[in-house]
Amino acid sequence: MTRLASSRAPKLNDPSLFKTDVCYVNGEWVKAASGKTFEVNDPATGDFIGTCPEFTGKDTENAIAAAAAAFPSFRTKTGREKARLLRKWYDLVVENSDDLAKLITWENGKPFADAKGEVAYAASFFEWFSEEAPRIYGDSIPATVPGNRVVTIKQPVGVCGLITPWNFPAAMVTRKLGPALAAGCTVVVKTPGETPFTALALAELAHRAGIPKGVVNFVTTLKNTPEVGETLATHPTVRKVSFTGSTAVGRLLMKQASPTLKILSMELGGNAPFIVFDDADVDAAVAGAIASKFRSSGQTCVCANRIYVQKGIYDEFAQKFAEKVKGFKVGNGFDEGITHGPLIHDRAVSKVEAHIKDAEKKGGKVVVGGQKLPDLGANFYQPTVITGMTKEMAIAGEETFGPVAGLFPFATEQEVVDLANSAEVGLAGYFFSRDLERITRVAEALEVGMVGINTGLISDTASPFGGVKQSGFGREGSKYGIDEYLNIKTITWGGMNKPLQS
Ligand SMILES: NC(=O)c1ccc[n+]([C@@H]2O[C@H](COP(=O)([O-])OP(=O)(O)OC[C@H]3O[C@@H](n4cnc5c(N)ncnc54)[C@H](O)[C@@H]3O)[C@@H](O)[C@H]2O)c1
Ligand SMILES: O=CCCC(=O)O
Repeated sequence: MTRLASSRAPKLNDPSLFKTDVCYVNGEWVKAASGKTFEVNDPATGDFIGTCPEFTGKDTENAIAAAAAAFPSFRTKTGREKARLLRKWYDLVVENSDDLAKLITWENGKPFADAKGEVAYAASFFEWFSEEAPRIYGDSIPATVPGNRVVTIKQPVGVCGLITPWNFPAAMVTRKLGPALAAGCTVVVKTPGETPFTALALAELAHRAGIPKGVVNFVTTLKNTPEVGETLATHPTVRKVSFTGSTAVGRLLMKQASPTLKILSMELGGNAPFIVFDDADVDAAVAGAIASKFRSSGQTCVCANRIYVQKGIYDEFAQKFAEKVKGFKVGNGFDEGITHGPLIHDRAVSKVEAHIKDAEKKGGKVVVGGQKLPDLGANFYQPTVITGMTKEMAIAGEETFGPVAGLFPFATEQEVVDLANSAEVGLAGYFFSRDLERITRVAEALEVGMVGINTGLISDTASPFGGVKQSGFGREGSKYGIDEYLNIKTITWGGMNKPLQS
């Protein structure tokens, strides 16, 4: 039976960007060999959006074969040629930004203005790496062996498997695709089952941009996710896997990839400390904490998860922070004035509830929120503020990935740095202070890949993005991002010390 999308389905300026029942392999729109599909639903309403092919490992092997067949030719493209292709793709993403943002809000739930922001962010990775593509330089190295001459060149690693999460349906894909293509790699992208349609629209734009067939392939799956993931992580043709998602899945992929010794990039979970010292500008710290904690309803890997406030300003900060949260407008991301949308699914809501219950049981006080919003829909939850947090509570040790702000009091710099560093993960960390010496000490002491000082927003195409500890390894964006897709080859010439011929 054909199911129709709900009456709240957004009207696209270009409806052909909405691809249902098909994936993009070898330059063509194809179905799963089995003909099976899975349903995607709007997290705000629960309404049906559309269906996507339920790819298997075997279907994925076809995509890998297409990428492998395209590689010998694509790797020989000049930097300038690859730059033009990425630039064209960038232009098309910008031209179609309204439609892409509608797809993001529809399948992810974030407010339309945030979705527009995500599209601009996503496009910027194509622009940035179109500029990096012609600038892949090697070195000329003074050899220690007499008569030898040594140079290095950088070459694309080969076929890459790219696995991305639902929280940024466009930007997490382009942050990998931009550098991969700039380097000359060919790819198979496995999009998340929750948000495949934005990525498929990007595939359509790749086609229109003239990206050669087989260079980018997009596969979708929900039920077969472990099988498709394993195929990408174990297939001998795939030379690299770049993964963004949870630490648990990152660990599994790493294990699966070890027999074939694949190159890996792992952008994994966070549990960001956000520290406000007594000497901070409290209003600025409140604004920074709001921006960091509640971006995408708390569903970003760099969201503040543990907000540590020094005792001298704790009450003032808590009161001002709570006031701001009370001003949020939660609702359907397509509605006017909405500041925060739904969570992605019921499992996310359950985790939020469990973290709040745990904090309350251990003495925390919910001062704002703390309830589901069933009138809005099953996945809506009130933005929540809890005071009196302690290190025994679940939020201290695990990212909530939802709109819950726990405020932990602390006394000293040493104490808070120890608390911040007690996490197994280390992606982002933030602090607010006006003491220059403290700023240097604390920035250097935090065990994270990214530090925000007097700001709650650190994401920027130009800045290296990535973590340490169990937040993974590798850097995306920036001048370093392309290195993840390049091998250095050393070329040594011998016998170059003969005298000039007379
Ligand atoms: N460090 C970063 O840059 C970054 C960015 C966004 C999200 N994240 C992290 O991602 C997590 C939230 O995203 P999520 O819930 O989608 O994570 P997830 O690990 O469940 O899913 C991420 C991707 O992996 C796929 N996947 C799931 N199980 C798999 C398996 N067995 N084999 C192969 N692939 C599999 C999913 O379909 C999705 O495409 C959070 O921990 C968040 O911090 C990290
Ligand atoms: O969720 C993680 C990525 C978001 C970002 O790039 O800021």
